[in-house]
This record gives sequence, C-alpha cells and structure tokens, in this order.
Amino acid sequence: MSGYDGGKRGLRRDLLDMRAQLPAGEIRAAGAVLARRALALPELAGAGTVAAYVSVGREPSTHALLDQLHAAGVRVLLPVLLPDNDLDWAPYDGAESLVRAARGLREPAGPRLGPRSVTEADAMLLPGLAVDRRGMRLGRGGGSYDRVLERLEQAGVRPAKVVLLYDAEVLAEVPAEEHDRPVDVAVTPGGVHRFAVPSPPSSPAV
Ligand SMILES: Nc1nc2c(c(=O)[nH]1)N(C=O)[C@@H](CNc1ccc(C(=O)N[C@@H](CCC(=O)O)C(=O)O)cc1)CN2
Ligand SMILES: Nc1ncnc2c1ncn2[C@@H]1O[C@H](COP(=O)(O)OP(=O)(O)OP(=O)(O)O)[C@@H](O)[C@H]1O
Repeated sequence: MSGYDGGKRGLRRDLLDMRAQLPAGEIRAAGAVLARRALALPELAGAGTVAAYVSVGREPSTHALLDQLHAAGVRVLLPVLLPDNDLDWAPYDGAESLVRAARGLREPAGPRLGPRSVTEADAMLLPGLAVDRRGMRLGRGGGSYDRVLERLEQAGVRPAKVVLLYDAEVLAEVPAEEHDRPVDVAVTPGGVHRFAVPSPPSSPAV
C-alpha cells in the first residue's frame, strides 16, 4: 500500500478487531435479519439484476439473501477477483455452483461476463468495513469497488448502492479520498440507514 490514506489503514485494523470480538450468536443471527431488511427495500424489490457478493469469514452473511434473490428469479451477479484486484462478474446459480478461490473467497464457477457487465445491475450490494453519515464507505483497501463505482459513473448508470454492515460499523465519519464514492443505503441488523444524495446545483427559479 502506498501514500497517505487519511488513516484508513489503522481504522480498518480496529474494525476487523471489533468483528473478531463479535459474539458468535450475533454473527449467526445477522444473515437472516439482513436478508429480511434488504429484501424489503424498494430498490431491491424492483430489481431485475442485482450485483452482490458471497460473504466470507466474519462479514455479515449474504447467503440467505443470495438464495432468496435467486429463488425469486432475480438475476444475481457475483464478483470474480482478477489479479489486479479489479472485478469480473458471473451469474449466481445456487450455492452448489460456488468454488473456492484466492483470499478465502467463494466465487461462481460459471461463465464470466466481463467487468462492464456490472453496469447492467439495477441494485448493488457492497461489502465494507464501515460507512459514515455521508454514505462514504470504507472497504478492505483493494480498490476493487472504487473501480466498480467509477465504471458505473462512466457508464452513466445509477444502480441503488447498498452496503451490509454490523450496527457498530455505522460511524460519524470515515476518511475519504478523492476517488471514494458514497453509497445510498446501509443495512444493519438494527435498521436501515439512508444517506442524502448530494443534489446538483439548483437552477434559477422561473
Ligand atoms: N465477500 C467478499 N467478496 C469480495 C470482496 C469482499 O470484501 N468481500 N471484495 C472487496 O473488494 C473483493 C475481493 N477483495 C478482497 C480483498 C482482501 C481480502 C482479504 O484481505 N482476505 C484475507 C482473508 C479473508 C478473511 O478471512 O478475512 C486475506 O487475504 O488475508 C479478501 C478479498 C471481491 N469479493
Ligand atoms: N478508479 C480506480 N482505479 C484504479 N485504482 C483505484 C481507483 N480508485 C481507487 N484506486 C486505488 O485503490 C486503492 C485502495 O483504495 P481505498 O483505500 O479507497 O480502498 P477501499 O475503498 O477501502 O476498498 P474497496 O474499493 O476494495 O472496497 C488505492 O491505492 C487507490 O488509489
């Protein structure tokens, strides 16, 4: 890692330590309640294609959510990590179609659709370690989702962006750099947090 990151690295360590200390019961319970809350969001309820991810380790579980979206006939795209940390995408075709991959990840075994295919998503679930009041998200530091968010912006599409976290990971402020882009919603076991979308400069009244 290079350069000044505004304190992201130390904060990531603290947040991962906090996850390591979460009671097993809280971790187990989180997946079901997150799936219920996320599926109730209008942004997800109306989505034909959702870009998601397969949770690993102590991340809030996405397994129930993936299976419920899939069962409902939603097209679910999952990331495939490329050697430069960029993301390719492939469809989710049920838990048995996932294979073990680098860095403890589980990835879809099916055909890869190319990094640009993420621009077809109506909604996107993002992993993260924390979010702040502005919706600025702290990720693991690979810059994978920074690139995805830039790609969406360049394609001129605005899928609803939803980060899944534990309650204590919604913070007042996380360090943000020039390349960081906000998410719209954070879903935690305790509730749904919506962030204001900065409005464009207002045009003069007529
Ligand atoms: N579930 C999940 N999938 C994801 C991400 C993620 O954060 N979570 N990514 C987000 O960009 C991309 C992969 N990037 C990753 C970057 C770092 C590590 C990582 O630090 N892994 C640890 C071991 C895993 C653990 O148990 O925590 C390691 O390599 O030491 C994993 C994935 C795409 N898929
Ligand atoms: N659009 C981009 N293209 C290429 N590299 C980028 C882009 N945006 C950010 N990066 C690089 O990625 C690295 C990690 O950025 P950052 O610390 O913000 O990651 P993060 O947002 O926490 O992680 P992630 O995006 O994987 O969730 C930085 O070195 C940054 O310069």
